[in-house]
Amino acid sequence: MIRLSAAAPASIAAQPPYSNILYTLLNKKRIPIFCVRVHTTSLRFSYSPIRAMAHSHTVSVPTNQPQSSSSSQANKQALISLSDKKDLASLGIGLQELGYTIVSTGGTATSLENAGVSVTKVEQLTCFPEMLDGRVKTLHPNIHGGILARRDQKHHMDALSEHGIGTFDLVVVNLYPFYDKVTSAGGIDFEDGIENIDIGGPAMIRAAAKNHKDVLVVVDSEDYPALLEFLKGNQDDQQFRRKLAWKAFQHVASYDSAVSEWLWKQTAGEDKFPPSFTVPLELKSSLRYGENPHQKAAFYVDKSLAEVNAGGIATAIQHHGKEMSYNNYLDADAAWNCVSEFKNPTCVIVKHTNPCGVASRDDILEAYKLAVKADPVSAFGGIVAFNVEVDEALAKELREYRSPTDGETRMFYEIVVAPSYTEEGLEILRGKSKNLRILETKKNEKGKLSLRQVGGGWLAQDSDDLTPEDIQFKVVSEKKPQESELHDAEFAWLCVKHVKSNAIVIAKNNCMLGMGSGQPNRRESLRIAMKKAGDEVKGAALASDAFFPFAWKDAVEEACENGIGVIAEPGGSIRDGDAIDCCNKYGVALLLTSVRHFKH
Ligand SMILES: NC(=O)c1ncn([C@@H]2O[C@H](COP(=O)(O)O)[C@@H](O)[C@H]2O)c1NC=O
Repeated sequence: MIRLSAAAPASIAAQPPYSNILYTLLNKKRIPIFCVRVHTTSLRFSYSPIRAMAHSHTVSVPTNQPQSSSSSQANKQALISLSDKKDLASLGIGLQELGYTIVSTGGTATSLENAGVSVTKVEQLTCFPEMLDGRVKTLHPNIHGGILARRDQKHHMDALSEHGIGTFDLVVVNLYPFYDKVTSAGGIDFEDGIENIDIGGPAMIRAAAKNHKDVLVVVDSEDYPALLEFLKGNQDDQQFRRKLAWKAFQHVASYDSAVSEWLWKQTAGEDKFPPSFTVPLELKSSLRYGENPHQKAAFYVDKSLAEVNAGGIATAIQHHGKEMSYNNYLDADAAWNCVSEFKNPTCVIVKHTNPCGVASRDDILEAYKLAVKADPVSAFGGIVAFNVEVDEALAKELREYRSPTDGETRMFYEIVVAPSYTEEGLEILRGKSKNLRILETKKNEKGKLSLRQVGGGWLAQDSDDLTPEDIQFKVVSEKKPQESELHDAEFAWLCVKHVKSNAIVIAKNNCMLGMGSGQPNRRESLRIAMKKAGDEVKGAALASDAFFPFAWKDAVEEACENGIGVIAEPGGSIRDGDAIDCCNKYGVALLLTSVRHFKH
């Protein structure tokens, strides 16, 4: 037995310098001491890591030990275990200056020591080495008792004293980088994925968050400065503690949702619809308001594994302009979704989520002008999307182009979105208006799950990824379409997919001439589309997102009478025969796609 002195409070004796002195002292004597523990008024140490308790010895320690700091934080104990060691040194130094004793796991302890911070290793408290390749490090009553004990419950504190367990006042943990590992380029094999699931970390975070009244919990290095400020102050603030606890539980919930999403993919193959799942969302920005000024709003980015590198508006870079609004996000999303589907250089102009102008040309300047021309009134104040880089010439056109309606007014847009910009192009657009939002983003990935909210639930479906290349345009009329007519029908088909139902698009020569959207009957949509197309309807292609329930004296006959050249529709109506007969009567080609593109 090594006699040090009389009794000391357990919480002090467990901490450096005593635990460290013993640890070093005994190791220097080459005694295979593994653990030093406090037992009420004494220190215990043991020979064997496996049967630590069975071989423990008792050492008394002095009563009148010097306090580790004159500050108000003296005798406070922090537990730090971090995979991401960002800003660890400054945190450790800050806590040490405040008089905190720091207890740490292997790698974290080494980093702290390298930064000149003295550390008690977790093994010194648990009497066990980190084991099972790190699967068990902190999962021990000496750690969790110290986190979970209620300071206001005498029997809790007595239990700690009884078992020589010191309390923790602060727990700082971040988790194994599971998310980064499983989404890393080249992926990760199943075994590695499993090993990257953190167990001890979430246990400590949850324990500290539960006991946040007495234990501060920090999971984000961004919070270190606020934490140190809080600790320097003399006032306790339960709100601060609760906020950290909320963040901690949210952190663990997001982490677990990634693990669960990954595991589902490993086990369920192509089945996209698990019996239950959690979508982790991260606040991207608070919005000034929602759809209307009286509605508060915010925008969240989907942090699901499936969304990593999946492109889209949520991850767009905003180079310039006023902050995005709720409606801006919806419109930009619609424009980007539409333009991304075209293979040739294309411009899409969207208003209130519907494309009002679409044109494809080898020369993107020409495509842009044609897209405006399709409906200049609607295009004004719209969202312009390109599927090619915006260079100087295109930017100048966007800046200067005057509305075809009066030839004078310069076109005004809310947003330009494109996959890239040249430096010159960006500069010119920045000069167009301080408000113009300039977005850059990546093409949407196909095969994603689409989620949509209804009262009390969410609808989930595959995204509508079918394009004309995936579809057979079956000729059912006597008139066979010419190649150009077939091409026009395919172009109209791709446009109509992005128009709200009931949707009709009239197009020719890679240009949308008119569209009717969102009408409760197809005939009304047809009339609106034909009115916009004007005389150009003659010989053009018409696409309908769903079948025509009636043909005679209805939409099909009206289109034929107005000189449409070819009609593409899904078919499937009990009156398909009427549509065929009607087209035959007027000498119009009718193509059935067997695919519907409702968009509600
Ligand atoms: N198993 C355990 O008892 C355990 N305790 C803490 N960890 C994790 O170990 C990491 C830190 O390890 P190190 O300090 O050795 O670099 C932290 O991300 C922490 O969440 C653990 N590891 C995994 O579960």
